[in-house]
Amino acid sequence: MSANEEIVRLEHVKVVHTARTGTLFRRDTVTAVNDVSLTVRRGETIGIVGESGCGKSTLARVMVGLQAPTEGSVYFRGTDIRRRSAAVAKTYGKSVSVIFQDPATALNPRMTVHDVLSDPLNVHGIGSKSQREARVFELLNLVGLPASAAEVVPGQISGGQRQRVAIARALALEPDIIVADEPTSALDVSVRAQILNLLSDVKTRLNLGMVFISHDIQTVRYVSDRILVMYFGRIVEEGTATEVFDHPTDPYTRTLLGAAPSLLRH
Ligand SMILES: Nc1ncnc2c1ncn2[C@@H]1O[C@H](COP(=O)(O)OP(=O)(O)OP(=O)(O)O)[C@@H](O)[C@H]1O
Repeated sequence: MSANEEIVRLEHVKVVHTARTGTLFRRDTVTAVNDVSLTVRRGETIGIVGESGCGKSTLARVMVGLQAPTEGSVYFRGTDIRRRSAAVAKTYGKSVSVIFQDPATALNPRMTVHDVLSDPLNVHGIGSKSQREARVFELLNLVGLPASAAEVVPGQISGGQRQRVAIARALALEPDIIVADEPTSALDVSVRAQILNLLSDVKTRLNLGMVFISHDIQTVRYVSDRILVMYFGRIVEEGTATEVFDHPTDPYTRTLLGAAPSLLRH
């Protein structure tokens, strides 16, 4: 499997939502994503940055197959996912994993960490029972949690530890890429850098592709090889961290840079 193998490609994706403010009689629409094209490859971290409401989460949902585009196409390993077979759909689900902002709501509060991690293995029928057991502890080790963490429920551990569990779950099926939507925003300032370092570390060790989404351009710079700046649903700037930071071409990028909060601030 080559380092820069294409996993997911979006071409001219547009997503129009029916606005939450609309009534039965007035159906307002919001264009959350507008003509976005991008390619996610193994071994590369793409950072997507933009202010709240610019369409980042909608774009993330398209990439992981939770949201169908209104227009445009999504390709998984070169196959248009609208034409995928059941087998391709299953592989897509395994290959593209997601981490959400708030581990408190992303994890079932009644399941032990052990069950959270073994659930995807059971659902996908991976390995024998003893292999699945071993995999649970391998995953805990991968994200820096002790084996004893398997016995607790999410409410018994800290926010940072819960996000480690969410990362372990995202890694359970050996994905090719991880889409991380604001993975540090709900965490205490003191643990944000640890979680960023963990994500960078697993990405390098496992040669994953990563899509890192944040409203904080400094956080995005910290982890990304390539940065895409999103504004009102469109990608207005794209380049390496150096290009975007040293030679921003779009006025909005300059505004973001001017207002850039630090990594460790709210
Ligand atoms: N399911 C939905 N129904 C209606 N409108 C939606 C829906 N999801 C998102 N929107 C709207 O689409 C726009 C983009 O939202 P989205 O959540 O994708 O942006 P975002 O950049 O991730 O913002 P945030 O960080 O606040 O979640 C917003 O105007 C939002 O209100």
